[in-house]
Amino acid sequence: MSESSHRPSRSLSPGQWSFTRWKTIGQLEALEVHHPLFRATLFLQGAHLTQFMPSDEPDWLWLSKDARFEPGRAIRGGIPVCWPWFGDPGKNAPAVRKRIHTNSAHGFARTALWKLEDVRENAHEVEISLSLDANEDFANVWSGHALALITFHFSVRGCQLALTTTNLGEEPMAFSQALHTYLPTSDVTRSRVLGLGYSQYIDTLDDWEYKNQEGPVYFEGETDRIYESGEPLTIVTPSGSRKLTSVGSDSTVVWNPGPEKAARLSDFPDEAWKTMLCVETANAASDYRVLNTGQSHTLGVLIGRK
Ligand SMILES: O=P(O)(O)OC[C@H]1O[C@@H](O)[C@H](O)[C@@H](O)[C@@H]1O
Repeated sequence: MSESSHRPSRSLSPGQWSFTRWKTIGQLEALEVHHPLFRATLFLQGAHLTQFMPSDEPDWLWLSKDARFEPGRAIRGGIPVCWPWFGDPGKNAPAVRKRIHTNSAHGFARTALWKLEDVRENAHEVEISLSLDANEDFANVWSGHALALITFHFSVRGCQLALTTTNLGEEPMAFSQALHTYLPTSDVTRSRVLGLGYSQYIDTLDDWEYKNQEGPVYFEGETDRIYESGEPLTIVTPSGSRKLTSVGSDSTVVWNPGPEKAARLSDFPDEAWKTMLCVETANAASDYRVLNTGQSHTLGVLIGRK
């Protein structure tokens, strides 16, 4: 999945960064990348990417106009990192669920403060790494000790995320997760996802029934499905197409809230469901993972051109 044979050269000190700089947005600290070939915005809270924009192109990510940038509040849009569980704790496999001591969906990583590990830059690419040590500080919501390391690689060809989880605890650790990508569209009802045809999915809106997908996935009202597939996908919208290629994933979540859920969602304009869709690279439902002590697993996605 690597886009190039060389890595951008390392520059740990902000004074040495040519294209990356700190910026306070709302109440949060973010890194803004202003490279001649692309722009990106990455928040330390949640290791949350909210913008990736090759020069002279619109943003490849959807960000809610009502998004709020406040400590402890999930940002609506971009790519939330759902970790170390995906979705409703009660809907996770027992081995994942038994570690979770809260009703909150999508884990604590998306509102936790991550640590900047590395910035590498060159004339073609920028790579930024962040880490989160999930230790006893999170014991009130989760049992375990794990390190999450996420690397963002930006180039004119696309944006690549790799999230590596290492079990630092003394027992095997079960977890679920997702890179919850929000994509823009000019009209969701004329958009479709190709590459999931003939796979099985859980329809979470129909009593979590298993169903078979035939052909492309269209959005006809609220859609919330967990596909048992990690195959490459093409997302076709009237405003352009994207290709999503995953690693370490055998499940994909496809979500659009539709009009009624949109009206109930936080930080989400009532009409915004028409201009976004989520395709989430996941380890969800039966695709949860178990790591023995010291073992690692990498979940990754490359968002590229079609
Ligand atoms: O509002 P949240 O917690 O960001 O979740 C948004 C959506 O995230 C999706 O991944 C889920 O499948 C949906 O059920 C959920 O509504």
